[in-house]
Amino acid sequence: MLTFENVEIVQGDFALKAALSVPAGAKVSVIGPSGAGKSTLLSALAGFVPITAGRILWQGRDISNVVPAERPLAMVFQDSNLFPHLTVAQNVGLGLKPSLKLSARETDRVRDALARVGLSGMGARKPAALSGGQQSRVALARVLLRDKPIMVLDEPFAALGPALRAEMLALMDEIARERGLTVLMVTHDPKDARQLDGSTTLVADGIAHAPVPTGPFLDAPPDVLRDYLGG
Ligand SMILES: Nc1ncnc2c1ncn2[C@@H]1O[C@H](COP(=O)(O)OP(=O)(O)OP(=O)(O)O)[C@@H](O)[C@H]1O
Repeated sequence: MLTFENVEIVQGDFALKAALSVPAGAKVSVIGPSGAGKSTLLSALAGFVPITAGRILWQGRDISNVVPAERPLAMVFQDSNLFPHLTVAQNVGLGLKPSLKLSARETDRVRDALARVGLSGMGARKPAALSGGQQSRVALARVLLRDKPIMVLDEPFAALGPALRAEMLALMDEIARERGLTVLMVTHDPKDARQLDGSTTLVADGIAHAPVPTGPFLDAPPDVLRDYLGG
């Protein structure tokens, strides 16, 4: 269980409260109007933004003061965050060791992770020699290698067209299910949330609400989401 226990986050004039729990293995879409604090919530979980009150717990352990690298989560960013001067295998290997001095066993793990995301034989390429969809696959391979129980995605695969994005979400979902990962995904697109088919946390008016089942929530969305959902 991931718990935000009476958490408050303050950034300048902006304040967000979160009192909610996410069961281990759950898939949660995070939606809300622009500027409502979706990224702020996930940044606090990741340890990039301090919390000013409350505690964040994972499986009963207080992780509020744990340094980001040691928190139980791996992040997928909007633009895949690949280093252009490194090969695909090196970009993935960074998830294991920042020094990139990998043992034979670690090199095998990189190869296996690339195979799992459909990139066998592409380890020696530079990111520029991959399509957008393939670059997203590299980002997923990196998450696989970090071997953390929570996967956090902030508008993932945003640069991809709808069909490719749906394909990447399906791959992400498959991997999450195989590993029993807990998923938190910020999205602007209700289709993404419906595809993830779990629960949804509404972030609006300074509050991150407890997750509720996504289908019924999107069938009758609150007024605050009308513009955001486009109608
Ligand atoms: N470093 C900062 N200092 C002060 N205020 C900040 C900082 N970063 C973000 N904010 C403010 O915090 C609020 C929430 O921002 P956040 O990026 O979390 O929103 P969001 O819901 O993810 O928005 P979007 O959907 O547009 O990405 C905004 O009002 C923003 O202006």
